[in-house]
Amino acid sequence: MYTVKTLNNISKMGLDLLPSDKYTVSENVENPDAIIVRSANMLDMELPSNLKAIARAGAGVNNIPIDKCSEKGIIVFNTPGANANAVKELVLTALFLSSRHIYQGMNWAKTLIGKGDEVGKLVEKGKSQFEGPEIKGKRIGVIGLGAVGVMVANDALALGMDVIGYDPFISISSAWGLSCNVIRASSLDNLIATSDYISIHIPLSSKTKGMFNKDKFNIMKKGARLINLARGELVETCDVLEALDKGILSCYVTDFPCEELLKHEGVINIPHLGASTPESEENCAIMAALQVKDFLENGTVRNSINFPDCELEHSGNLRLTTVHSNIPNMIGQITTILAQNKINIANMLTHQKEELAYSIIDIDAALSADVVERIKKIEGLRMVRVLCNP
Ligand SMILES: NC(=O)c1ccc[n+]([C@@H]2O[C@H](COP(=O)([O-])OP(=O)(O)OC[C@H]3O[C@@H](n4cnc5c(N)ncnc54)[C@H](O)[C@@H]3O)[C@@H](O)[C@H]2O)c1
Ligand SMILES: O=C(O)[C@H](O)COP(=O)(O)O
Repeated sequence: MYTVKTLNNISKMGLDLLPSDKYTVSENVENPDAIIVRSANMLDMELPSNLKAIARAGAGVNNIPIDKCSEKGIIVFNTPGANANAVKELVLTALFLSSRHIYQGMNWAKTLIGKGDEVGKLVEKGKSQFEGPEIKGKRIGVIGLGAVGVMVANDALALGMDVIGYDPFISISSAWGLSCNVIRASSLDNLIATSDYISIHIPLSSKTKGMFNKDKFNIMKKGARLINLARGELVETCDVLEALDKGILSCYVTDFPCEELLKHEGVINIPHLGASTPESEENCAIMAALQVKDFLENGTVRNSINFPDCELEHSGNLRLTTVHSNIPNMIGQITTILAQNKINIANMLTHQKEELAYSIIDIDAALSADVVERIKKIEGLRMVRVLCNP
């Protein structure tokens, strides 16, 4: 029996994929084998002693202590692309909101309640204050061309915009999906200096925190509009407010409000709704649950942040999975212990990612607790599991 703790509301469509004869799934599980989480902050959480896997039902993993997990041999998954369409649709909404003063105009229209027959006349008289430009023919700079950025760039082209993109780490699959009409920015500053609209789609990390600061605002086109549905901390709050006050920026749309941003007229604050559609909540939960299930039951790794992808067809009757430091002689020591105990290896696979390696070893014999204990004691070994092959 496996236990899975949920730290946020996770769509039932996903959790139902963990059958009740094999899984206890609840927000109240004490020492779970796995955690499924959305945006709950786990950074200061004490990691349960039984924990083997954390699945982020979503994209951003800045709420998860990745390094601490890697040290303990705990896998961290996310669900790449599962909520990208929802975010893209909100970015397109943000583009129009930032341009056409729709939301300010709607608020103003409400002030006409009580004016009776005069409303129509007052609307025609007052509407000119909410005039705003069309996006067609304007340039949008898309920073980060991953699952969301590629969709935003392609759809902005379809809306008649001139699109420039920046992503020094673009993946092959994103490059395949990106329209060849997207201009490749020679640098981030070149994108920022030439765009009328800028949309940010990069992860928050120690390298990207505060990336949008005074220096960047100072090179922007006067009156540019900035859309940030990625993470609040990518943009320095005091600098964005100053850029709005100086008229460098004419609008800032964010999915991550804070007290200071809420008070400023030039900011459109959305309450973190990027992924809040039934479709993406289901997609993310399904992907997270299936990844956790396949890892707990078969040792398969797909879409992990800290582990290498690893998948092996079953052979033999038992499966040993090991997480260990990516240093010489780890596999040698493990297989030596197996050989000393006359255990034959039916098949095996080992893959590495940065400082960590993961191995799946299928064996033909029984494994005594003593052998497992000896393997666990190898220096650099972070996690050992024994699974029954189907
Ligand atoms: N508001 C929401 O509800 C919501 C929903 C989904 C994602 N997000 C945020 O958006 C981010 C992007 O989501 P995604 O699904 O497209 O992720 P992704 O991993 O598919 O894409 C991220 C892209 O950013 C690029 N990148 C990384 N560092 C960069 C840098 N310094 N400069 C330029 N490009 C850089 C990567 O190469 C990658 O292509 C997530 O990390 C998350 O923080 C927010
Ligand atoms: O990174 C993400 O996937 C988004 O920020 C969505 O967060 P949520 O799952 O809490 O809505």
